[in-house]
Amino acid sequence: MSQTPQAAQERAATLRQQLENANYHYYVEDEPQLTDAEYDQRLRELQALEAEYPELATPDSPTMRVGAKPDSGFPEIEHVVPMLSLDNALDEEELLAFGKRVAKGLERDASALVFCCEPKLDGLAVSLVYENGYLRYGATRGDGRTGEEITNNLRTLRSIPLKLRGDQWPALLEVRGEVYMRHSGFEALNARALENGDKVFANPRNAAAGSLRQLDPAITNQRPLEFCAYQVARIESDAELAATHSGRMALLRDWGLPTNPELAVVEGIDGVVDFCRRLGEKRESLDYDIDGAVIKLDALSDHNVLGFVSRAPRWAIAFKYPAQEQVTQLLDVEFQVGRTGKLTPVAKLEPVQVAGVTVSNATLHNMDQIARLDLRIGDSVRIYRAGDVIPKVVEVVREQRPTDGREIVLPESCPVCGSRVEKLDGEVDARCSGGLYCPAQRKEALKHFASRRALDIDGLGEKLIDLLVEREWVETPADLFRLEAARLAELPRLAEKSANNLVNALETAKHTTLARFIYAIGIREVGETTAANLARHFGTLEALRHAELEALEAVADVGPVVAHHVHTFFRQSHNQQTLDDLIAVGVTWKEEEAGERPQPLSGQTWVLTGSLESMTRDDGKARLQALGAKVAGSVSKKTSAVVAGEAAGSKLEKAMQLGVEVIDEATFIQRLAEWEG
Ligand SMILES: NC(=O)c1ccc[n+]([C@@H]2O[C@H](COP(=O)([O-])OP(=O)(O)OC[C@H]3O[C@@H](n4cnc5c(N)ncnc54)[C@H](O)[C@@H]3O)[C@@H](O)[C@H]2O)c1
Ligand SMILES: [Zn+2]
Repeated sequence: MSQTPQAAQERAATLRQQLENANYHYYVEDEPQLTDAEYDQRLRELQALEAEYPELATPDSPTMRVGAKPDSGFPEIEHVVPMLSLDNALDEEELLAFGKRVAKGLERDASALVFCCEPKLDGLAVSLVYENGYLRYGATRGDGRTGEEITNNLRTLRSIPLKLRGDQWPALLEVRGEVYMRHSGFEALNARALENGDKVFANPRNAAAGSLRQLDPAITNQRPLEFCAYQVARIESDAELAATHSGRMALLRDWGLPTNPELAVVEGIDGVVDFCRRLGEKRESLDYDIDGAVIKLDALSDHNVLGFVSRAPRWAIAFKYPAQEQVTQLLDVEFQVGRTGKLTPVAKLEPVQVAGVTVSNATLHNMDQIARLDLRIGDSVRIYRAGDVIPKVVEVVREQRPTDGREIVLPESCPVCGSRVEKLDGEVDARCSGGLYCPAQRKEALKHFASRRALDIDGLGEKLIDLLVEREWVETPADLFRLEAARLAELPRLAEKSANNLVNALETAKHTTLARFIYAIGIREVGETTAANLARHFGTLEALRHAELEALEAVADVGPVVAHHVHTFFRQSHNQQTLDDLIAVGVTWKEEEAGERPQPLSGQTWVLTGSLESMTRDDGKARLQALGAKVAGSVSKKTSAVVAGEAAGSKLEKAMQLGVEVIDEATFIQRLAEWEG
């Protein structure tokens, strides 16, 4: 180092201030402002400066301390044994240096040392204290000496036993471990947040930290948090206890405290290097984030010999893997149109390596998320990518904002079909209004068109529709009626007989009712009931096609939103064209509607939550509406029943709290079948 003491002093002061700041945002706000790599680099630079100029080292330097003093509204608690950090090794060379260091300290041969290796979970550290087998309290690390007492929140984690298993407990046990969130839980939590128009979490660590440090334990209870033990900090027992770290981990497991299944005991530093390589290869396939491997000398007697430096033990080290967050530039935003017409903004990025994979796209979820991030094209953005998680834009690096950043605007027309894009107030998603006309929505639209409650085309299943669209034999629903049996018979798995049957079924389906036809053309939010009401009200398609907004709003059950959707649909010339084509190929109906169907659910309000396997949520909604039920978006005391699909979240909990009837998908299907006759 060639700096003068003066320059070194100034640099050290700058680094300290940056690190203090970063600590505050990372530990207190759960909103990091630097990447971990940037943070680590600054910390190392400061360490190097302080090593070169020892007079610069101050007792309050970030190199001497861990974390940040909490300021969160939780009671403070002093740690009897401080919760330290870990030194880290950024490559194999540094691992070997660690091996040499401990061998020297212990005056032993490096190849004879035994190490216990485990993944370094990327969550947040907590300490649990058990007295006579019962959980007495739990706390965060805080600044290592003082943490936050968060016992009530920790009690909500199913993986933390409130009472230890068995009966051979120690009189006192203090165990350290990591609270973390699995990728699956993280994605489900974000999906729920998106559905409710809430903030999405940047990465599982932030989600875990933000969830655990909630002042209301009821919120923590709804978050998919898990605990994994990694260290015994204090133990008092009459029984003979294991003399190795791995032995103590086994004891913890016996007492019902989860430890990591990847934990392994290896011999020599070569064994360590091997473990780190293998775990690194496995990292992508794990369902949780790890930022490294933690290597500890296995014999506890060695820990006592080596002891601690100011902020970390000498008998352990963290081997770091490539960061899962990187900064890159946002080149553009494109909008993808999903099968249901939903527009999803996708960030086009300057390609960047993130944890071993090149990333050039990341999801931005929706326009609200773009607004929350305050994102502009040209910005430097921090992105997160891990295993099976879709890469995400975490935040904008404000200091690097260019002066000519471009605003991101929702396109007015669908990038696929050119139809108008609609985003209604209060809705999070923007959608293409093209429906039947939009190629992105073609398959779904055709499936809906052919479905039992629409034109009921017998023998035209989902697979066949996929095939017809992929071969470009069918673009619009009118094309269906132009299919010839001879040509259909060319399709794999479609025998001549079935081809003939399908053509006959299409012929039969041409004769329908106006209500079915209106339902079939797939106007947004026009379910069976609304379609039937529209048909009854207007009597003819001509009248409906030209109806003004006020006239539409006069129809039973049609509010301003649905009226708007119907109006928009019929104002687009390509939709008019589709209707004309259908009529031209011979689709007809009796103008006079037959009597009403029975409506066993009239007066009831239902809520659908979670995802259904056998139908889309819209279908479920349409079928309920056809039976006379109202379908609401949120649960209240007035709710008659809630259908809970896979990964149902807050609505399900609300229903249970209010004592509203909850049925699963199987029961739902069974009841629908009964009611529909
Ligand atoms: N981005 C930022 O602004 C910012 C700010 C502060 C800290 N950080 C990050 O945090 C790190 C420093 O934080 P730190 O002091 O918590 O150190 P650390 O995260 O490098 O190591 C200590 C922590 O490792 C965890 N851990 C996971 N598995 C473990 C195991 N098997 N055994 C022991 N510990 C295990 C514990 O939570 C423990 O507190 C930095 O490397 C940096 O990446 C980032
Ligand atoms: Zn479209």
